[in-house]
Amino acid sequence: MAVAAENQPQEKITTTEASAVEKRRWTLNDFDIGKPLGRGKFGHVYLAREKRSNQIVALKVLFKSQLQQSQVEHQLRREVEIQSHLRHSNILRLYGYFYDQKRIYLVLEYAPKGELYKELQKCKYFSERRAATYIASLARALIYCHGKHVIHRDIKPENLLIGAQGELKIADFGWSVHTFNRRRTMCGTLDYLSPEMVESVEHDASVDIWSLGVLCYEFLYGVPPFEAKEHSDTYRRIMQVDLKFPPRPIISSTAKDLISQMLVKECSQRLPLHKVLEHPWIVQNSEPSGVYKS
Ligand SMILES: Nc1ncnc2c1ncn2[C@@H]1O[C@H](COP(=O)(O)OP(=O)(O)OP(=O)(O)O)[C@@H](O)[C@H]1O
Repeated sequence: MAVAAENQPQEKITTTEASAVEKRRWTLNDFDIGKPLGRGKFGHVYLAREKRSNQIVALKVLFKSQLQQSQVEHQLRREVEIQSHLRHSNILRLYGYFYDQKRIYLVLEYAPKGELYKELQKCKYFSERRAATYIASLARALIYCHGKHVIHRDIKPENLLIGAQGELKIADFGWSVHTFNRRRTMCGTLDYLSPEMVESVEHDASVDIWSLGVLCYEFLYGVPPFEAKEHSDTYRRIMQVDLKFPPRPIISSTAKDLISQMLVKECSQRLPLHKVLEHPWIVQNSEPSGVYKS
């Protein structure tokens, strides 16, 4: 796709599914544009309807000039390639993309219930039932990703949307990688970085287990576990795995046990995701339907 300039070579997407998406060759005329859903760093997101199918989608409009300025064309290309190949009920679908001279348009699944972090802000923290349901859904989605050699690397509340039934959707694959190798890059947001990513040493899919542990803590306590005023303190707390459980809200010891088993410095010792699903806290608290209904 021509993310940078029109004359740049196009990267080939190889699978049959992707070529089916490409064959559609949408243009803006194929969509009725509705209300704005929000804005991000590089553009706006609108509710839209694909005219032929009548399907409601979210259309993300990105300005090439801004992407170029911030040198994130590569990141976007990777995000599009990875996300368009994933099919899981807890992963936001990317149906395809098109572009004109100035903009790139991403055709995304619409998540009617909006952003998870807003829900978390509203509630301050989630009940154990709600948190366990979300963590189980995310564990399943990550097992699926890892099975396809995709590491997300940036799991956090801001990257999660809520679907029509209340199901979680991983929405942002900007930092994800498709890999058979261990990686060395520094990426992700500070609070959710694992010790090996803070140190920029090699890392693998178990970075997502660490982030799931951070997320579980934040769902239950309303703040991430290694939060500090200064970045340097957050780094230090991550490196030391300085994990403390405040007395309030009162959280079950099984929940704390699961968090402690995910937030382990040695990445090979973190609880594997299929074991997360078998953990007593998940088994006892998560909704079997995988959907939390308030
Ligand atoms: N598929 C979607 N369904 C419903 N709302 C969406 C969807 N995608 C984005 N939004 C809304 O639009 C807002 C902007 O989304 P966008 O992905 O551009 O930016 P962001 O991820 O919030 O920020 P950044 O640009 O830093 O990545 C989101 O915060 C969300 O409220």
